[in-house]
Amino acid sequence: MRIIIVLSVNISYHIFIYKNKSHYIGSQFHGVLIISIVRNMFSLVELFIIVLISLVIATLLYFRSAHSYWKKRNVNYIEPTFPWGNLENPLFLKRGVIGIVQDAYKQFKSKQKRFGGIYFFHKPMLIPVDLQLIKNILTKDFSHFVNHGSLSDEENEPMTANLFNAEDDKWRNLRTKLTPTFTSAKMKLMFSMIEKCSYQMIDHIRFSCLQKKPLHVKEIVSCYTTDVIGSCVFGLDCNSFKNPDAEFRKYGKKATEISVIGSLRLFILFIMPEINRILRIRLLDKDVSDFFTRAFKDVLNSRKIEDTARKDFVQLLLEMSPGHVEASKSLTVDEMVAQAFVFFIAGFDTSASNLAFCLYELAMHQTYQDRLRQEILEVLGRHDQQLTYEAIAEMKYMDQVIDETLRFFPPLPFLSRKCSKNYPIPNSDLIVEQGSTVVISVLGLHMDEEYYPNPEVFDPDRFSKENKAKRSQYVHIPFGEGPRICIGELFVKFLHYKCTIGTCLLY
Ligand code: HEM
Repeated sequence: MRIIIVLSVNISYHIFIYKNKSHYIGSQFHGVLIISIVRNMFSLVELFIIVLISLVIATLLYFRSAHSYWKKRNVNYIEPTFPWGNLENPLFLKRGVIGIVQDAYKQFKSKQKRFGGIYFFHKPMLIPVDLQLIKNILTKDFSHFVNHGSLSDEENEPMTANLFNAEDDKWRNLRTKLTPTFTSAKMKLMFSMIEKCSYQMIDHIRFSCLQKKPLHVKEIVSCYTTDVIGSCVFGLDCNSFKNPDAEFRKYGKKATEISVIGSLRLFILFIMPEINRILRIRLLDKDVSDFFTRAFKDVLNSRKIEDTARKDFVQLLLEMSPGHVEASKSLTVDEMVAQAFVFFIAGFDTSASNLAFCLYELAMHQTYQDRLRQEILEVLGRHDQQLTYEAIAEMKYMDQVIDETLRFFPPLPFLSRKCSKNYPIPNSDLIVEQGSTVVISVLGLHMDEEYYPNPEVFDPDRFSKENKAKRSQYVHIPFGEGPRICIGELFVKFLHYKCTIGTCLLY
């Protein structure tokens, strides 16, 4: 941005010089510029046109230079256009960012490149294709790629000071503090809460069936997921089926919907992150962050007064408040609210849409559905017909169905990493520069014929023990990989999904 302004002022300066037929030297520039304006008595319209033309020329020159980044470094790239780069004009959008990143992955792979370059507007993005390189970025050389490259401003919006956005040491500290919250022992304690939500869902499905009402599966699993996360994270009994207009459901929807204004905010932040210091653009609507802050603080306060047997995330976070644990391991109330909010946001839409896809695929493939039901019945036969934590642990085919759904419909179809210190790519001349962004196409890997023959076919057998052993774990990364892997993976995959699919198929 600074360059654009300087360039446009410079161009204006040269236009003035040209009009005056004068020759001024740089040190006199500002004074001369003002004197020239006054002397020549430009009309405001003339001045406006000059500045506008200068700005357009400066912007064009800037983009031209920015769009030569990959060419200069001799990296294979996809030809960008002004001003979108390799994105598409949002008015005629045919493919979203996800498709663009996946197509780039495919294109570089078909040319047998280890990596390639694209542009989001003026910003260069590196797309790694080579599996070893992807592994290095996510795990081995993680110290170069610790951060997601957040657009948030914590001072302006404390709610965004969460684990996903946190960077460097702040992230390390937070991750160390929060990891014990997601152990299998802690997950086991949440089982009954999820089970209760799933029975509420079944009651709703039964009731609708009796009334011969059509069922909107996505809406049902969204209500159910709101209840699960509301219960496990915020300690609330939402029952969105009985109260579809409840505030929690309303604000949950609002927080995950991308409005036109929201897209515009993201666009401005992405193009000019520096501008946020002046404009203080919010990532979240104020009413949404106010609601979640109030909801969490209310529960926190009531928990401080009455003892509870619930071992939900609120309770686990509360046990990390100053006084309960040593200072280095404790969280402030604002930090707790921010984490609870990210658990909600990260878990809500991702799992709701993915669960809906899973049920859809089971409905479309009767044989897989029958096989899964058979497994559930056999396992329950060994567990007194009870869908217990231990019972779901034995459901291996269920794992295969879930893994294939996550391959087919990864809720986060690409991962991004911001390079925090120069990284020379082994066996190449390219140095990934500090501050630049790497985008890993999860969908590209999941749909890569080399790893998954006939990738467009839904087939849980790809995840049988034998088939899994033939592939690298880095070709199935719906939850990311390495130290920054999704902290909620166990919660979602083991508890939430298995419980839901189990109940849906049983009753
Ligand atoms: C199907 C459901 C979910 C999927 C597919 C998913 C996927 C992901 C992915 C791909 C990442 C980024 C990983 C990376 O950069 O390498 C991530 C991060 C994260 N996820 Fe999930 N997630 C899901 C559900 C959840 C749930 C239920 C929670 C919380 C209870 C959660 C909490 C987080 C957090 C806090 C992060 C940031 C971790 C960090 O930066 O250290 N996610 N998730």
